[in-house]
Amino acid sequence: MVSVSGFRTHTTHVHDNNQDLSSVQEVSDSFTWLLDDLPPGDSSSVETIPVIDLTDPDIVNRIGHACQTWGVFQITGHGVPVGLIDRLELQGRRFFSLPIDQKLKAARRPGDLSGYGQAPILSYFEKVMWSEGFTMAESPANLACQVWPDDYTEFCDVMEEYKKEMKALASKIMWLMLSSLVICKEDLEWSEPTEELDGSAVLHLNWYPRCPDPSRAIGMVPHTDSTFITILYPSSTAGLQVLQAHTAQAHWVSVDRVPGSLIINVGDLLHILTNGRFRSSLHQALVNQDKPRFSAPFFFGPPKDTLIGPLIKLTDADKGPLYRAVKMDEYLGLKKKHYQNALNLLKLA
Ligand SMILES: O=C(O)CCC(=O)C(=O)O
Ligand SMILES: [Fe+2]
Repeated sequence: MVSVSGFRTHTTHVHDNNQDLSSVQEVSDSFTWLLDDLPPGDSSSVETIPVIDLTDPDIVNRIGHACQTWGVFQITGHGVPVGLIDRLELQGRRFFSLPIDQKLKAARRPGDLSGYGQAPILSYFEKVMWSEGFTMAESPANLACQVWPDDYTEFCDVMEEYKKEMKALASKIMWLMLSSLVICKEDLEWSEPTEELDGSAVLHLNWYPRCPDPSRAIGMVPHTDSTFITILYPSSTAGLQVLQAHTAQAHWVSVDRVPGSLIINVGDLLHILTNGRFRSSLHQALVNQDKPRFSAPFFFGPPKDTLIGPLIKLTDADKGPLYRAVKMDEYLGLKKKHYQNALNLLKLA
């Protein structure tokens, strides 16, 4: 397993970092990460993650192959209106460009998933990432009306519309992924055998302010996403890197986004559901010296109270299930406490 060294600790850190990063001139110690045992970055690599058109006649095989190798791929032909994506980015930028005191009116409260602040995974580390985020597990109206008492409906309307679009797309992609393993609707006991898969949906916005010294800071530490799949809108600014881990020499590959595409990541719960056939992908976000970066991941997972374990059809007679079943909330708790070791902790002997 790849780890971020020097900061491994079992204490949960409460960060009170309410600094306005856009005005910071120097990367202080609390932002300086030593990523010394990570595989080397590979900016000269000509490799790219798979690009798959959703209208490709061979879509099921192509998606299945991408999930079993990279665990991440770009999709084109997804049908999400460009205008909606533009409005999402516009509203996201509108939010993050507010003064810090105004954003803090929507601050994430202890124990909540929704709200403004640093990514929850950060509690594992002593250091702070060069980013801020806004998580929306349910309707953002309650939070947004604190920020813009007279003018929050436009923000909320766009977020709701985008989320609805993402949920339908996530369901479609999940079925394509599962079809490649000959899993059908009847095999998922927790979802109605309808077109739209039952599940939980969380929209998150990331903002990476310009950084005076990108070599010392990191926007988002290497991590795998926790739910079934993530649909990421990475915006046009570079920064996302994924670990190519399916060949002997693991290395980071910068994602060169095909205009208009969205990025799909396999998350840990899908890794468990497929008994390790699909691999959750390790990725990180770098920061830029000359411009800020926006990104918007949509996390799609199982219904809250559903136990997710390896599908019986995917457990081999000799090996059986590789992981014990877990509910999403329990898994998110494990991830917060054990970071990238969470998946290992569920491994059956
Ligand atoms: O900003 C990015 O490109 C990646 C963000 C990410 O991985 C996340 O929010 O989980
Ligand atoms: Fe992620």
